[in-house]
Amino acid sequence: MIDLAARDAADPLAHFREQFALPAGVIYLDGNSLGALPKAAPSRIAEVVEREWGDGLIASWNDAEWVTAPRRIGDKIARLIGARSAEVVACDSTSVNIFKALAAAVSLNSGRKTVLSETGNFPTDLYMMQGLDRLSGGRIVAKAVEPDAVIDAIDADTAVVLLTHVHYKTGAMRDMAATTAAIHAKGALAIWDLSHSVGAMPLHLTDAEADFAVGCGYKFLNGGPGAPAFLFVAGRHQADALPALSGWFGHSAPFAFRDEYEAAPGIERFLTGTPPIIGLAGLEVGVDLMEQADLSQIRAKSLSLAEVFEHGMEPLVQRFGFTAAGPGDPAMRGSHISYRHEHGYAIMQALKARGVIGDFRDPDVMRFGLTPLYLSHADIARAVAILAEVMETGAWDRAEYRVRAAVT
Ligand SMILES: Cc1ncc(COP(=O)(O)O)c(C=O)c1O
Ligand SMILES: Nc1c(O)cccc1C(=O)C[C@H](N)C(=O)O
Repeated sequence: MIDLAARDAADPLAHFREQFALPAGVIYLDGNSLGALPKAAPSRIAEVVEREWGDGLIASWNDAEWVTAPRRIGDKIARLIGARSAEVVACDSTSVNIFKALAAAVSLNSGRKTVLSETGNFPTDLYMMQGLDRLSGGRIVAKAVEPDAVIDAIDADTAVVLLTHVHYKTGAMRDMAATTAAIHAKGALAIWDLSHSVGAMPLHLTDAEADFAVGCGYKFLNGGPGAPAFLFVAGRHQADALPALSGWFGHSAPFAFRDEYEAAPGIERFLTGTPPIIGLAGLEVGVDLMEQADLSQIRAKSLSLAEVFEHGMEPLVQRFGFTAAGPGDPAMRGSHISYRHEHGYAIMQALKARGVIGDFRDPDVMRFGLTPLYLSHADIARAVAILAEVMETGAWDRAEYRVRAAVT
């Protein structure tokens, strides 16, 4: 028996729960898709809108330090991912940043033409590779192989390998340092998609000698729906990596308004257009909150929550036909836990109707995000108890729970 009360009483992160506005009666297990609302966000966003925009008008680009926000927030994110100052900017979407990183990496490794990833990666990663392939008229070739075959598939033509650190469906986590070393040993560069890792565990990009990385602002960073993403470019590459999306905010002197593009000297060259200030304000609240937490404690609690979840699932797995979708060893997973079930979609709708919010990924994966800042061990045990009840009563088996929503 796991002593839930003892674990919650000893939880050094328990006080963070108070910093989030979560609806009563909800157990929110989808923070790996859209993080919860920090209580400080509405007033900060209102301040940006009413005072900085309303009163300050255009002067706020200087006076309220809007113009430096991508770099300022980037530096804070750098501390969360084990990178250095001036290696990260908060900007654009993860999808756009993937494109920027791919194009820059290929230009750095220009004797080679393949961009390689794994089948089943998050679709936007693969789609961005395919778009670059089309745009280049085949000069750059997008290729995806089975996850276990990636390293073997790197050959003398492979310019860059794009991998997701924690898999969005299964939660499977790659060894960043060992994988980067293997990629480098074969002469390719490594881009890491940290969307499901940042804010969920300590990360060490510098130590791992990663070349590029991207990640979402709206998942474990709690930056709000559509929050700007981030882009990491290792300092050693910045001078030689020319941005393909050479927008004016990445110019060395944007307000000189010259006809000719000249890239800014550092990480700022990876900015494109005008920063979305309201979105960045929400992101900064989430990042500031995350900076107050110890990432080792976050990881330890995530593993502890996963243990409670798996322990609760043990009697349900065989009886109701669930199978674990991710690695059996929790150390090899990120901060969500997934199970396959042929009626997974309907079961998830039944859970949502009872206040347990997870999500579903085709064809049969039920995902449960374990966010250490606002979940307790008791929450997890309660969620599994509700799942048990839904299965025992057959309450999931209703026509309305089979109707697919636009966003699952
Ligand atoms: C691994 C991964 N990469 C990228 C994205 C997408 O990024 P965006 O839609 O913000 O561009 C997501 C989630 O949507 C994701 O899970
Ligand atoms: N970005 C999302 C959205 O706009 C709507 C719904 C979900 C998302 C997601 O982030 C999905 C997420 N990346 C996933 O892992 O499935």
